[in-house]
Amino acid sequence: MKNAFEIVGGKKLKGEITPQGAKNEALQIISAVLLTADKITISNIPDIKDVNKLIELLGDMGVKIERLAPDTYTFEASNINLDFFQSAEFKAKGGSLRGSIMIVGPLLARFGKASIPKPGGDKIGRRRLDTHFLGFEKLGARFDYNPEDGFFRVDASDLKGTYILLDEASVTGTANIVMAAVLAKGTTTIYNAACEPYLQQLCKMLNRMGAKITGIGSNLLTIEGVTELHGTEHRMLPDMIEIGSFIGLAAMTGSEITIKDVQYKELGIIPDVFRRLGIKMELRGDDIFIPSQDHYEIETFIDGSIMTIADAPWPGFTPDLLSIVLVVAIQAKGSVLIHQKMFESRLFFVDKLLDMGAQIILCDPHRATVIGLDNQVKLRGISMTSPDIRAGVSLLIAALSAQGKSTIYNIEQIERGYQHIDERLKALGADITRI
Ligand SMILES: CC(=O)N[C@H]1[C@@H](OP(=O)(O)OP(=O)(O)OC[C@H]2O[C@@H](n3ccc(=O)[nH]c3=O)[C@H](O)[C@@H]2O)O[C@H](CO)[C@@H](O)[C@@H]1O
Ligand SMILES: C=C(OP(=O)(O)O)C(=O)O
Repeated sequence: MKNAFEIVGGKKLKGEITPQGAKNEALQIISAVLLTADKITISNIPDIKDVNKLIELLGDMGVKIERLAPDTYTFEASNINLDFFQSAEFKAKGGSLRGSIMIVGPLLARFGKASIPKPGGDKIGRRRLDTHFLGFEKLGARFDYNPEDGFFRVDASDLKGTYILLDEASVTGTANIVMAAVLAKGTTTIYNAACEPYLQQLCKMLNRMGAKITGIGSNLLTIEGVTELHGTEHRMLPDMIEIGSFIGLAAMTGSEITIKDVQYKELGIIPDVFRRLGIKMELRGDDIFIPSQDHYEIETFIDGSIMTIADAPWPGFTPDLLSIVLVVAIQAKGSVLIHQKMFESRLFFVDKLLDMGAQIILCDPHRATVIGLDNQVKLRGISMTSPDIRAGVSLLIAALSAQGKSTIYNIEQIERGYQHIDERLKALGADITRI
């Protein structure tokens, strides 16, 4: 199996690129089809490993699935095979992606029970699921974790609306609890809710299905339970993490790139963070145009001190773009402190960037200082392995900017979240081969 990219770097790229539908939204939205026996049509679904695995999992449990177009599917969860959840197949497939955790809320709400093997996902530090299960318990579910078989189980004869103060603003946790609460008796209030565009999209879709959710986009959601939901249609937003990755790619390779149809108003603080690195961009209609820039200078804070870029729950800066910001800073003028507050092991990939010639000090597992090279010295190509999805794309961007040949192994990580990335980058002029 071809599981590596060979990249000859140092070329300027040029052209237009259209972002795929949002991965993290897709994982929520596709899980939500389990809430109704009616047909749901979803479009702009990205053709990526994680999403395809979730779709396959739904098919295995009896959801009728039809692919109407490459990015459009219908789902009909009218006949779910509850025995499937006891199978060895479910244990293997259910645990292979993190997004599968979000089938628990809908299954609990509709069938009164659900189980899920400890989920997979990136090796980026501890990733607890307490928020999900504390929320289900508040709604009246019993929770059990069996370390021997590695299964989390919840069951409830009745879910009852209540006040829930989440212990942290967990993205998938909020989605899961919202999906359980829409069919609970009475009113649920979720405070300290996450409010990423993924969740806003989920709540809007649920309302179109007949749910009664208010407070969408805030950290206080009120959900009046209903007895039944019905079918609807939904279109995924463009993937904001892909958009940020392409902004970084353009800057780091000095390329002129237009990112098409970005739904700019949904990008929150993302464009501003890249602007603070000195990257120029123009909004043309709903496209982002990034001119070719050989130099970009990181701003300082108003008092002249070195800028920090840190992650935070929405509307703060998403942790999923910090690795990309870090890489782009390597060829900027100036210095920046990257502070990854949420995940403990997401910055270790800087070792590879050091091998390529970057000036970075890893201060501790959460913080790295990047001293920009201002394109005075180019990175050099090396062989490396991608540890997680975002580090993988960051290394790919570094390799495209570097002199010489790089090989990136374990590209499966990248392909969890970036659709046909080699083909799309080739269309911009990148020299990238799958080996
Ligand atoms: C499938 C999916 O949608 N995955 C995304 C989702 O993962 P996921 O929903 O799994 O991540 P969570 O939001 O639960 O938490 C992510 C990490 O941040 C920490 N945390 C979270 C909230 C908070 O207020 N303080 C805090 O420290 C958690 O302890 C955890 O270590 O959200 C993450 C945070 O945006 C993203 O990186 C993932 O890409
Ligand atoms: C960490 C990520 O994904 P997951 O939560 O699926 O591991 C990500 O999308 O950056």
